[in-house]
Amino acid sequence: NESLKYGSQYEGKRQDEAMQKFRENRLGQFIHWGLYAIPGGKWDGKIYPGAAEWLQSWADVPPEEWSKLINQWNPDEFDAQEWAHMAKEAGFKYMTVTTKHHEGFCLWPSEYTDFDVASAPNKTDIMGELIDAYTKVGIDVYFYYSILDWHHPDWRYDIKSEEDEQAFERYKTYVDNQLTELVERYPEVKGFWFDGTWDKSVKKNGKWTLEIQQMLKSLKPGMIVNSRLRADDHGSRHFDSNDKLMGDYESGYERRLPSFREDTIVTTRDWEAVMTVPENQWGYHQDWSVSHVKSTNEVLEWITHSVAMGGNMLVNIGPKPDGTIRQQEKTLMKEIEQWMDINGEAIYAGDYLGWEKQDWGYYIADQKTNEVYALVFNVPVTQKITVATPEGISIEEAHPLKDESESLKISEKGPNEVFIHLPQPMFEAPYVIKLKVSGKDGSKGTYRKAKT
Ligand SMILES: COc1ccc([C@@H]2N[C@@H](C)[C@@H](O)[C@H]2O)cc1
Repeated sequence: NESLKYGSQYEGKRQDEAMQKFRENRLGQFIHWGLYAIPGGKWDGKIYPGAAEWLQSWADVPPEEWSKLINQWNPDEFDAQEWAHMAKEAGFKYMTVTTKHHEGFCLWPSEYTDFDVASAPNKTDIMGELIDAYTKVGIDVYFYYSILDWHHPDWRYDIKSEEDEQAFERYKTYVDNQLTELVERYPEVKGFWFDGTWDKSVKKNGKWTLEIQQMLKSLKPGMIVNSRLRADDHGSRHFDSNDKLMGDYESGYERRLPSFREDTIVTTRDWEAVMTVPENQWGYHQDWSVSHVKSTNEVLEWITHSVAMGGNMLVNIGPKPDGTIRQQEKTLMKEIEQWMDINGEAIYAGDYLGWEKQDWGYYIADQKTNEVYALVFNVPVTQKITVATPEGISIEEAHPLKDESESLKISEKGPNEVFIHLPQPMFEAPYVIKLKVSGKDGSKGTYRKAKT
């Protein structure tokens, strides 16, 4: 281990109350909102299938042209209480919202720029309305903030000249000022979700990323900061050059999940996955037919998988430019609510159990009560799930959460193995599907992976 000045600040999981609350929340709502919602993935009459909040990049729109969208920012249907109520009913315990995405538009009246809501036709302080409404219903609020900024003249992708150096110094001051402003204006904020930190300019400023972390914690003790903010002395990100996690939790799982086979290391630290409902749309896109849209059961499996590996999950919505939520997202939140009303006790404060992973689904252990839950997603044709317990541990009873007065039959399978019999037949026999495979190795190529 080499000694680092700007590397990891501590090892293991933070045990203070604020972090314990983050860990118990488990299920959160991600909100991506900004000027990009106005074009909604369409520019000059052309639909771009890529992520809608990146349209400025896909359609190669010059910043000064993109900035004119500010004149159309008029979310006159926006109702923070309605959003907060829907989120509360759905069972989200925390919420993370974009204060400023890569486009640079600020959803609060900032003293440090006029590229903000204060300079738009509708001057509503979106951050203020949201943090008040969500805090009032007991949902913790976190702020997403993009360090990368396509609008600000002093942003640099790399530092290659004295001019770059001076510009980036100004940019660092701009960011420090805005972050201070956000905490001072909205003191209930619980933490920051930084994005847009993969470029060389940030990697060469590991010291600054540590200073941001320290500044936020001095402004508000207990503040929580994600690993994606951080670069160390040598530009190593998320994990320092000694492979130690930086920040308070790992935030590398964007539209992907750790594997139970290869990645159980994640169970030794705090981490959070973030997920889109379409394959890759964070901001509002007017045409969701451009990709697969996850069903509610797929979203519930993402949530379960994350908690079963000791992590949190943020499920994203991309509100419309008028401030309303699209029907598919309202339906999804309603269906999550219906499932969480019955099964939320298995998710909240849930954690990794460590028993042998079974194909039928996931185990979750409650961090506080030590109750054990089996969450079945893949019903075996045998109609029985196998539970293999560690030496000396046996299963006494099995009660479905949707009716705990019911007892499921348990039968011996072998040493430290039982069958739990499932109530209704799903498949009577193995269900065989014939596949026709194309391409040299049969792969169709993968969607862009996110830079994290
Ligand atoms: C291609 O690499 C990226 C990098 C960042 C993103 C942003 N991170 C997500 C949380 C969204 O904000 C997305 O725009 C997406 C793709």
